[in-house]
Amino acid sequence: MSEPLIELKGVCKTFGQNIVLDHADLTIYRGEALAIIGPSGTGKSTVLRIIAGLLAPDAGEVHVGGQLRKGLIEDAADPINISMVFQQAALFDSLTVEENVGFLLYQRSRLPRRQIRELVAQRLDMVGLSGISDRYPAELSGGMRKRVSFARAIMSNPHNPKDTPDMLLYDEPTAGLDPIASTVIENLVRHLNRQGGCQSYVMVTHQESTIRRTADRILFLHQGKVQWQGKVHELDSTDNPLIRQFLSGSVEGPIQVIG
Ligand SMILES: Nc1ncnc2c1ncn2[C@@H]1O[C@H](COP(=O)(O)OP(=O)(O)OP(=O)(O)O)[C@@H](O)[C@H]1O
Repeated sequence: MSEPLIELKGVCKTFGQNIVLDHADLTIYRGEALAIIGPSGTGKSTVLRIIAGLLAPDAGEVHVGGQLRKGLIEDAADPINISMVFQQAALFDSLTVEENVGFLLYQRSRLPRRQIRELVAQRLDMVGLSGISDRYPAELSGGMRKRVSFARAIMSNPHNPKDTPDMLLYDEPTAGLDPIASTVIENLVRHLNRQGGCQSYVMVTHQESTIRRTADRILFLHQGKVQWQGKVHELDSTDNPLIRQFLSGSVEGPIQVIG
């Protein structure tokens, strides 16, 4: 295995009475395509937010690029660049699609508007949404908004390689998309992983197609800890009862149905 990019050691997180992470340990290696799966409410998004430095654990250590992180991302920059694709599209309603996707380049780069427009058009093309640059988020479907937010997450300044994230965190990027739009995103995730750009990523998803198409390795999170890990093909051969129940969707088994 290559070097660890992210290590969580003994991480705990509680919201009120709700113990979400209970001394959780996990390691993500450079170049790896990892999926974190598990029942709803098990803490997958919480893990992503902790990795991104948006949320601090109550206890335990987070090592990023070999360094112990102190505080949040706003307190000190990490040695590696981590970018997150949120579950909610989180677009600015008053800005056009082009202004949303090119937002950081407009804010931080000195690239001419024409070049930013071209870069935005390329990214929109990659997510299968050509020709919508001048629309506003309210004029798009939920799935289209999600793909626009994806295009924004993969936008980088070609003159500044440091802009390219070392790790992308995907929080359910295909939830609510039709099967074809899901495949577009799944292929794109793989393409970005293989063709340079961002080679390491963590995918949180419930969609089986997305698990199987985008991940090499899987972590199964349940009751505050990683309960199972293995290669994607081992999902079908393991007799771990959590994995068997999760994939079959059975209400009988060790995973309690909530609600
Ligand atoms: N800011 C918060 N305040 C209070 N509770 C929270 C907060 N964030 C998350 N939680 C709770 O923590 C638990 C884990 O949430 P999280 O979103 O990480 O789960 P998840 O595994 O990603 O769920 P899903 O698969 O349904 O998206 C849930 O019970 C949720 O209600």
